[in-house]
Amino acid sequence: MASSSAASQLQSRLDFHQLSTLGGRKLAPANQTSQSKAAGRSSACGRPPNLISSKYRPPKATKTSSLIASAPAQEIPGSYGPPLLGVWADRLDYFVKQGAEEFFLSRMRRYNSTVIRVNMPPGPPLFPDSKTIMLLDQKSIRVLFDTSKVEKKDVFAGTYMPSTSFTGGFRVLPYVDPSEPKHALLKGFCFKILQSSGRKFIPEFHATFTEGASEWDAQLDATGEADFSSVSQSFTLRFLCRAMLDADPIAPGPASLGKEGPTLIQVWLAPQLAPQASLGLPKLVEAILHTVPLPFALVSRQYNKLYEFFHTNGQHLLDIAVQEFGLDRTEACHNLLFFICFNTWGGFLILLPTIFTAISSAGISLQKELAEEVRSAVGKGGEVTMKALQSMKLVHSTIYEVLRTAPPVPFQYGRVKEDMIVESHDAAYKVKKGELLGGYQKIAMKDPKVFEEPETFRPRRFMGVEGERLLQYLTWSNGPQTEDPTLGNKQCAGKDFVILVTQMLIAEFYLRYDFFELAPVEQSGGQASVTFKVLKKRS
Ligand code: HEM
Repeated sequence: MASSSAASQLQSRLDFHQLSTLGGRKLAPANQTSQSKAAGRSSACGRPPNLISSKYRPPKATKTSSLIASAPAQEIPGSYGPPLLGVWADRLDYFVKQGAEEFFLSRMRRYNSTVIRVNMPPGPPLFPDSKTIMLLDQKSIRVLFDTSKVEKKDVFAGTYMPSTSFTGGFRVLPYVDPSEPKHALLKGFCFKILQSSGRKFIPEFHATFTEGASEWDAQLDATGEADFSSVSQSFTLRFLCRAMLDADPIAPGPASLGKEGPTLIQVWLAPQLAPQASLGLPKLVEAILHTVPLPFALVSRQYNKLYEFFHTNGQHLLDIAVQEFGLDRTEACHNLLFFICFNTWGGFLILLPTIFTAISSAGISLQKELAEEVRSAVGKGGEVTMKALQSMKLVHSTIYEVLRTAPPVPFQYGRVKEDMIVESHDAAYKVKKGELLGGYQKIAMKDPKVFEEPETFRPRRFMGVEGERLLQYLTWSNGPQTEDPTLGNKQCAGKDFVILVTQMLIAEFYLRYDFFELAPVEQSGGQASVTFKVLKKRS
């Protein structure tokens, strides 16, 4: 059992901050906290925010923090409704009648508040917890990042926790609260995996991307279309395994996954996420499906195959887990699999098509500018280097804007540790020990009191001094972009790695191609399937 001082020793031994050279930018700490800054002014630029573009119009006058603090704390508006019926009505609205975004926006308008009570899916009868206080602005959502105020135990997937049979009988890191000694050990192990494979990221990404791009070219020659999604899913997995495990999942050999890897992972992910995520099924089926936990037995073959691959090829990392972190070897292997397959590959499964869709929708001029920036950054050498990546300001800003407008993991949850007050921009609310708080990043990161024209995709939003200042409100990683994941918080361990990989993808892409056009997006299983209609090789 590690003490908190052991945890801080671990932190300094790991020197995770070396990883900040991977692509994250450090900013000087702000004099004020981000909360008080957001509260004390009317917009990001000191001008009244442009509310016309916002789907939610906040109350006209924004109170200052001191006014909010001196006013009596209010009850939170909204209702859970009568037992079972209230849950069912909210579930119908969420999955069938309104969809997630309008579900929240309509209630924000009805109650004139960005903090509201709702039933979140899945809910009873088989999932006991549905009562949630949703935080839908940039000020209130920040309480979720403060682990002195909220407990993050077993809330990674949502208001429910999937059976531990999906993870070998262990509660893997994302379900563990920092107050549990295991958290620092497992997160330290995760940091170590990233750190020890850091030098392989650029060359392995180049190699696997190049193989994937050759496949796009061949598909385009043969059929006139190229499948972005399945090719990128395959080269992302190969990149991760080659960089972190020194093993190619498709190479023949013991425990090889062949070409099945992406399918095995998706089949294993689906029942864990099904209770809360839309699966792209007929809407009424969806509303009913989200009442029943799906058993691990449905996907045990797929998981066992993945486990065999990680167990066979991850021995050098498992040695580190045992020797440096005192972890149980089997538990470490289930965590290793989870980091690479769920956290990383699963995150990119959503993020990479979203980036290409956003760039394509922004028009050809953005593509030209990105290509110019990439090519001038790599210079005559023509190779992607860390230095070149760091100088690509428009690439950075475009990625940040995608993460703001379409965060791949839109929900975060936490349970209130002690009775306290949660402040929005306009009011203070009482919350009680044990209540469940939820954040919906898709709305909180479009807060019109922080972001101008919040609904508009502006690739240059995060450039320049003002853009850098806004990074404190970019919270897709369960924390501000200006802060770092640590052994003591619950911020995404791969925050900087995510930015690095997406930068490498855009850079490699525009070194090989001039521009692309996408075919109309198809939804499959709730997941966008993206296809290139045009892929113009670099002239
Ligand atoms: C697009 C990619 C990714 C997205 C959108 C993403 C997002 C997130 C978010 C929102 C959380 C917090 C969840 C919560 O506590 O409610 C989280 C946690 C976590 N992420 Fe990521 N992540 C991504 C990639 C990665 C990568 C590359 C790794 C590296 C191994 C990683 C490892 C983790 C871990 C270990 C946690 C739990 C942290 C802790 O328990 O302290 N993630 N991620």
